[in-house]
Amino acid sequence: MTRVAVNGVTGQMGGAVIEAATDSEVVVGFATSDTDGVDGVPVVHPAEAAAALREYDVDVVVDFAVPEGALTVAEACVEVGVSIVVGTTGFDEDGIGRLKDASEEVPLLKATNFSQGIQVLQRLISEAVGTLEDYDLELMETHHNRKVDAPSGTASSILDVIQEERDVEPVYGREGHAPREDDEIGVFARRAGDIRGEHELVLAGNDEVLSLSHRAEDRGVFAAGALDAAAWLVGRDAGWYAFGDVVDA
Ligand SMILES: NC(=O)c1ccc[n+]([C@@H]2O[C@H](COP(=O)([O-])OP(=O)(O)OC[C@H]3O[C@@H](n4cnc5c(N)ncnc54)[C@H](O)[C@@H]3O)[C@@H](O)[C@H]2O)c1
Ligand SMILES: O=C(O)C1=N[C@H](C(=O)O)CCC1
Repeated sequence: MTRVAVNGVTGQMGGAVIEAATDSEVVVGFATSDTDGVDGVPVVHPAEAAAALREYDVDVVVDFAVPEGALTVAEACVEVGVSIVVGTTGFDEDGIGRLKDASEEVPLLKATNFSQGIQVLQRLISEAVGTLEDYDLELMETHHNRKVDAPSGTASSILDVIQEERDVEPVYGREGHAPREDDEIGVFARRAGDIRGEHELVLAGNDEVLSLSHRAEDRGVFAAGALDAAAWLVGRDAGWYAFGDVVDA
């Protein structure tokens, strides 16, 4: 059974991973919270992650924390030689670079969204944007009112997919006198309630509108995908991997 450490274990996603871990065993968690355990899982401060990875004989870390916390634990994974699945979003370019450096030493799989539906949505978006070349594009994401980064990592990944097909200039909201330029894509982030995650791309032109959307109904979908990725990653060569590699396996 795969031995898993969860980074961000006291958070919303940490709890979802613990709940979803039926074919894996969560043996330890990392968090800055002032607690020594959650749901029977011992909690260790990230500064002590390397020692804990050794003590609990961890095979792989599943990370859903904050960027700086993910980087701290990734460095511990490099020190000990442990694989890591990175689900945290909101990294800056420097942070991505540090993760790339870690992936030269250990297997690292990063995904902004571990739902299979978003993987398919991104492939549909690539086809639609490549085909409907002159249609206006507008992107909206909606998440719970505790989300601290915007737009969502998923929305940023969708923008990356679109940029592969068309050179677009993101406009993050509009106000005042704001006529739409042809190469724009409006990007809007809504925060409300406990909405788990909704993404919609609108393609409008030629007297028609195409809407491609996805809605996550439970954090368990992300937790299950991350655990599948973790089991798939263990034992592979050091490198940078994507969730699409798991979905297509
Ligand atoms: N990739 C995906 O499929 C996916 C899905 C859901 C959420 N997320 C991302 O996961 C992250 C966490 O989301 P959440 O809703 O669980 O947030 P949360 O705020 O509920 O939990 C964050 C956790 O990180 C911990 N933490 C804070 N600082 C830390 C540090 N320095 N080191 C280690 N842990 C630290 C907190 O104690 C808490 O346990 C966010 O970046 C979110 O965007 C990704
Ligand atoms: O709940 C969150 O926070 C989520 N974050 C990821 C993102 O930023 O895209 C995935 C969806 C849920």
